[in-house]
Amino acid sequence: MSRSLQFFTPSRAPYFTLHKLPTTSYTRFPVINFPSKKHYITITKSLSSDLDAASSQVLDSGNGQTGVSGVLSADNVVAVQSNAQSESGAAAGIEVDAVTEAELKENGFRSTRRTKLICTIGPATCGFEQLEALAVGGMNVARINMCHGTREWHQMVIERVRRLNEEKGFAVAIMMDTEGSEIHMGDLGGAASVKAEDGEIWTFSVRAFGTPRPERTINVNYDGFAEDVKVGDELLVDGGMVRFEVIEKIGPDVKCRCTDPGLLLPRANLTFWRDGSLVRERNAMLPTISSKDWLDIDFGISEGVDFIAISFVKSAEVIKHLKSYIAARSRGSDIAVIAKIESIDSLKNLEEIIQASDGAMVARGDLGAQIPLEQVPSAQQKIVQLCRQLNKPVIVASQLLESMIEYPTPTRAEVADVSEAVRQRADALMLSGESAMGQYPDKALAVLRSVSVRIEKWWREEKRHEAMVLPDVGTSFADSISEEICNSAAKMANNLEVDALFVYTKTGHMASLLSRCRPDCPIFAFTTTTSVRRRLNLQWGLIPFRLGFSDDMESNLNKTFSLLKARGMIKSGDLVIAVSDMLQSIQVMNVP
Ligand SMILES: Nc1ncnc2c1ncn2[C@@H]1O[C@H](COP(=O)(O)OP(=O)(O)O)[C@@H](O)[C@H]1O
Ligand SMILES: C=C(OP(=O)(O)O)C(=O)O
Ligand SMILES: [K+]
Ligand SMILES: [Mg+2]
Repeated sequence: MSRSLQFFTPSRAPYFTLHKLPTTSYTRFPVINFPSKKHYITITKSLSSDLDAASSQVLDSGNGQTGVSGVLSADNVVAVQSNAQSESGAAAGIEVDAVTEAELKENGFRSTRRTKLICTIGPATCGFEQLEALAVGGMNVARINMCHGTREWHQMVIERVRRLNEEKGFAVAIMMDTEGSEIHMGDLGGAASVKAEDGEIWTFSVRAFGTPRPERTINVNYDGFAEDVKVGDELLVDGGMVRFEVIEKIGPDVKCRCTDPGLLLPRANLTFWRDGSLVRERNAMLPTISSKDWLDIDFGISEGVDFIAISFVKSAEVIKHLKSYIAARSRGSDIAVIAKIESIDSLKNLEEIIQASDGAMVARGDLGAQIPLEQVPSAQQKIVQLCRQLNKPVIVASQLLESMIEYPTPTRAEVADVSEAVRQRADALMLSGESAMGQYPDKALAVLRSVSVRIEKWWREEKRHEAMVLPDVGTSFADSISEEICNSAAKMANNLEVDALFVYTKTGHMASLLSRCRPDCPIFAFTTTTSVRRRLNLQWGLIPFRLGFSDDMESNLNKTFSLLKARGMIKSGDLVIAVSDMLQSIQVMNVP
């Protein structure tokens, strides 16, 4: 029998720790001659029996210290890291991906990235290797946009991300983003784009055109379009990337003259403006969730996606309705609902929408088409702050690195924009076209990563011990206790300069309360299910691990210490503060 086990050798640490049980001593063996970080090695039959002996020894120890396996060959030392994907110890060990592990080992706790990264998956990134490259590059959440692609295509992407998680130990979550029923153009009969030139006359119509599409015609998805617009209105494509002026209405056809030339992209969003403000006629009555969206939502539920982002949310009611629909349809699994703030109505009803949701997205693309561009930055700041106050994760999205769709380096202005979102301490940043169809998806992700780490560090130094003025969010006495514990633990962690906060949480709630405090040290969040682990991957500062644990905190801590020590992720003497939602206490201790 031969088996392949993936293992990882820390490039700076010359040793791999083999945890020898039942004694509590640790033996360090040198790791020899591995040219690169990542290897697959085949365990031969004789080695394999050694492995079995080593791992069964660990598994049988009975004191919860499980999941580490090592192999000693006759003349050399071969170290094998046991993790989610190895056969031995998977059930009883601890699950974390190799990238997080490497970051912790190589850079230490303090310099791990706290801001989470979301990549929209599209033609440029849907291959398995491309998805893996994004995961290795730090993608925490993969977003699929139901505006584009077929259901089969989305299913394929979901299946690949799942496989990546299973085979490589990642916890990449999946976010499905609905199309929504705002006004948009048709799909241009298969063309990737068409150019509209200055002064050209184009026809926008609710008529469906056959193929080939007649020149300079655009199908519009909204039946009331021709009735709602007036001659003299300004028609904006994608919030102003191309502009037209309405010059004539003939039945279902609206003739427009191009005033700002540019590229029309398939299914681009359309808004019309009169006297400097957005026109909201009957289109304001369009349902937030269209009949196609409901089918997509059913698809998302059956696929077990982790997040559903709802486009063009207008009120809290639609979120409540969707949440009860999901609760009824997906027994047990809970899919988090993210409200996209991208319309005037969503700004008006902001607080109640965020309160009803499990998180929010500052969807600056469409938001910038509905309010004047210069109002977007202050709206962003307000949404980010409100989300943190209400303890909801918040995503800053769209055009963060737009120029990187075509160029390998971002503009200075883009870097400043990313920095500002990080400085505002948003939970997550999102790539759209940069990762979906751009030429440099990995480079764009690398820019988000390096800017995040740099600005986080700078901000920690600048704003040490920032006053935490967070309003109470608990609705029950038990919740209030959890909240006080987390606030105090985070404050203690800053004052005592601890290395890490540990939180043992079944639902993830305690972890989110700690994340909300934005402490200086990283938060190791231990949770029992892979779905909660994936969901926590959206939240600021959380390093989610899957770990089986009990109500006995003493044994949980011992188990965690030995597992993490064995993998070189913590060491004796590290200072840790631990909280849990089973035991309402704060423990401060040095790793034994
Ligand atoms: N599933 C997909 N299939 C094809 N193209 C896609 C897909 N997802 C995204 N794209 C491309 O990436 C661009 C940026 O993605 P995104 O910002 O999510 O959409 P939109 O531009 O419609 O708001 C889209 O305009 C589209 O060209
Ligand atoms: C994220 C956004 O939504 P979408 O890409 O679906 O238009 C946006 O409008 O900024
Ligand atoms: K969408
Ligand atoms: Mg949008």
